[in-house]
Amino acid sequence: MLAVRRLTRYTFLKRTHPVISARRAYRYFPLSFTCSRRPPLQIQLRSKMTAHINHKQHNGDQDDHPFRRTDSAVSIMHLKREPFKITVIGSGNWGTTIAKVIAENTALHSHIFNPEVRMWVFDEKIGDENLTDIINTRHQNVKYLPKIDLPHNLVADPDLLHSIKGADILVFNIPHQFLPNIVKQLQGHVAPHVRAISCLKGFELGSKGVQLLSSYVTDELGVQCGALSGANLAPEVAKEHWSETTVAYQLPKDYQGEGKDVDHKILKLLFHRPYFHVNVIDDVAGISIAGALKNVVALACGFVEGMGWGNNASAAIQRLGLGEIIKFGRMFFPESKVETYYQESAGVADLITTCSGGRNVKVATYMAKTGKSALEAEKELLNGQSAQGIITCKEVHEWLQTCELTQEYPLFEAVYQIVYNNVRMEDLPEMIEELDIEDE
Ligand SMILES: NC(=O)c1ccc[n+]([C@@H]2O[C@H](COP(=O)([O-])OP(=O)(O)OC[C@H]3O[C@@H](n4cnc5c(N)ncnc54)[C@H](O)[C@@H]3O)[C@@H](O)[C@H]2O)c1
Ligand SMILES: O=P(O)(O)OC[C@H](O)CO
Repeated sequence: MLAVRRLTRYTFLKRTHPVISARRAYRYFPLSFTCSRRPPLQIQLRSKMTAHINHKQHNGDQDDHPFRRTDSAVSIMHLKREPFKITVIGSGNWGTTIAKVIAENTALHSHIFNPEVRMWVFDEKIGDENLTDIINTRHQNVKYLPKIDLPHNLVADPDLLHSIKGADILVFNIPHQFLPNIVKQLQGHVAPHVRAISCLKGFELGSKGVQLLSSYVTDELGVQCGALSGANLAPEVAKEHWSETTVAYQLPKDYQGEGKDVDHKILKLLFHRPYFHVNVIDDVAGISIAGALKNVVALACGFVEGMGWGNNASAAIQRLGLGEIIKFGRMFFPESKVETYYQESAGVADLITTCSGGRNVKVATYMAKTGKSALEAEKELLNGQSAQGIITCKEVHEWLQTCELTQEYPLFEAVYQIVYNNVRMEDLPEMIEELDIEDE
């Protein structure tokens, strides 16, 4: 039955979008859109399109996206509780961008979400003004996301505990080295019904070994935590250039039911925008591992770029890197799914975008060109932002060393040795060479 419905949707969309694939046709509409008690799908779609065109003509709307998945989903969503209140913890380059995305959606879906979104700011002075005050009066984060207008329903708050008061969904979005300190301050202040999403990329290495950041949040705060990760360079998303992302979330044991609790539909409504297409899946481990480790691969691509070795060499690094990412996932997080790495935005697409234009690649290129250390390069280039690969390659090395497995991951190990032990970048090809010859 399901297959028939999908086919119908596909057939219809084929007429309006001749080049659409079956998978994309299915993803254009949430499954719940095709309830059997509703009018036939084609009539629903036609009337929706007519309404949309009328709305555009009436409002002079410049936006020319004919299909809005979130609008379709929201029209059938009845909440059986108070609207969800959201707090974003973090206000850096990605933190502010995601807060903007969320605030746009909470304003649009005010029967599902409380329109006001709080954004915790690690406050600092910009001249003689507080960054928080600048965000709340000029509605721009002039330091971490300059020249981007922020919605007025996004409220910056320098007080961490005040910012989370009454929140139902916490969206963590800070450089991951700061997470333990934040979580420590939150302990005892987060109710068990609260749900969380981690947008961080990295691992936590502690007494439990290598841990996903979502699992760390769950363990330390006692709340269910999913993840958001994808091919998402923040400046492009902030300018509303089209991209995709992946959200992963598993329903907790105390899930309260549809319309009462956070689930895939709610998360889609929260994050999906016409310029930011969201696919929601279960594989939290897969998207988190891919997101963390691609930053290490990006450093290697930066070395290649800085050394002037060209695109072939960069592609070789990405090929090897993808292999090590998948191997790491299968070895230490067997619950992760291999297909996530190549089917989801959080997988190979994020690897490609980060290795093309991310901050990690910029820092490593600068290291190669100037001979400066990773931390010097980060400080000089990023104006307070973080290249997460620098810390992640150390976490990965320490974990692999504990497991006596460093030789199984030659690329990750080479990056660590170059960044922390002054090993020459020129030696990279030799360090990652796959030798088939056995010694006599
Ligand atoms: N920027 C991107 O394009 C992007 C895209 C996807 C994912 N991510 C991931 O999102 C996470 C957050 O990245 P970002 O770009 O928002 O951060 P960022 O690199 O812009 O870091 C700056 C932020 O860190 C804060 N900060 C500095 N010192 C702090 C401290 N001691 N405690 C708490 N906060 C402190 C600053 O106030 C600022 O808000 C990272 O894990 C990153 O990998 C980033
Ligand atoms: O700029 P980077 O290297 O931190 O990468 C940013 C994002 O993770 C890309 O999805």
